[in-house]
Amino acid sequence: MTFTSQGPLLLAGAGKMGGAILEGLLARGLDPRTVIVQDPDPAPAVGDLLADNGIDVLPFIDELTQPPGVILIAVKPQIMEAVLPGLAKLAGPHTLVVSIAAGRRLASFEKFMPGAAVVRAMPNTPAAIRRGITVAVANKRVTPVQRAFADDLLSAVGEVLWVDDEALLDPVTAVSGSGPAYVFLLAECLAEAGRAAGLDAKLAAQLARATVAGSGALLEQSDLSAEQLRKNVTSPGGTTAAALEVLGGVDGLQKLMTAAVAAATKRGRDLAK
Ligand SMILES: NC(=O)C1=CN([C@@H]2O[C@H](COP(=O)(O)OP(=O)(O)OC[C@H]3O[C@@H](n4cnc5c(N)ncnc54)[C@H](O)[C@@H]3O)[C@@H](O)[C@H]2O)C=CC1
Ligand SMILES: O=C(O)[C@@H]1CCC=N1
Repeated sequence: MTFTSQGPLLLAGAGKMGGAILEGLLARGLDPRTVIVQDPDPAPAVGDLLADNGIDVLPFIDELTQPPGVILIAVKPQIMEAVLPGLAKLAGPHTLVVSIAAGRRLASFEKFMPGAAVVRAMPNTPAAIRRGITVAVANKRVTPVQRAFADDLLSAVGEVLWVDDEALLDPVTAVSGSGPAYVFLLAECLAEAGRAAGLDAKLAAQLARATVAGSGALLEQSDLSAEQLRKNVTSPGGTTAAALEVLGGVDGLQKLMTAAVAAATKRGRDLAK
């Protein structure tokens, strides 16, 4: 990937996600001299990454000698209106805008940057170990070359899928964007349940962590469906069946998860307003 030939990469928002993507890009060989970062208060871990790579961070950038090849927008959706006018001034006619903000529509970027090529993407936090999954959608201004470029950029932190219908990004956000939190909550609850059942807290946490991680790895590496893997654990009349009955089986957890994903989808739609 050669950001230099198209102008530098301007990262707006060096927090958890912006930092993870930048780290993935640097690990893949991006020249740090082609990176510019705007953030008034970068996450401490990202600050270290930037310092180690000699990348300056500015709280606000009002001028650049060369328009960025890409502006990667990784600020919270709630402050987007405050940030976009400044970024719009820095963009050139060939600048590609890539936003990872939840709920922020392509149209809201087009409003501040009329005529700009914009990609809206939804990654997730396993990006921090380059095991994320991102779903992206492009506006009509994005050329095939720019789309391939965005794909290359986002794939620095994991798999990238593209959709044509932007409306899908809200349920995508609810499933894979927010999804790691549901899995971590499961690990937390499992650990606490183990403690309540008599294990010491450290052992319970270790067992829950290894079980969630090992099950995830098995799910990834196996050819079997999640349903079949679940059935393989569940001996008729055994311990797992007793637990699943309390969870309400597929019906109980399914109802709860469907409601949770619907709430996250709705929140994504509300953030667009
Ligand atoms: N955390 C997650 O799981 C995911 C987050 N996202 C999206 O990524 C975006 C960033 O989220 P996080 O990294 O979690 O948040 P974060 O709070 O870790 O990072 C946001 C960063 O923006 C910086 N910032 C504030 N004002 C700024 C300004 N005027 N100019 C430049 N930077 C500014 C903050 O100092 C902070 O470092 C959000 O839009 C979120 O919807 C997308 C997928 C997953
Ligand atoms: O909770 C949020 O709004 C962000 C978007 C997806 C994950 N975190």
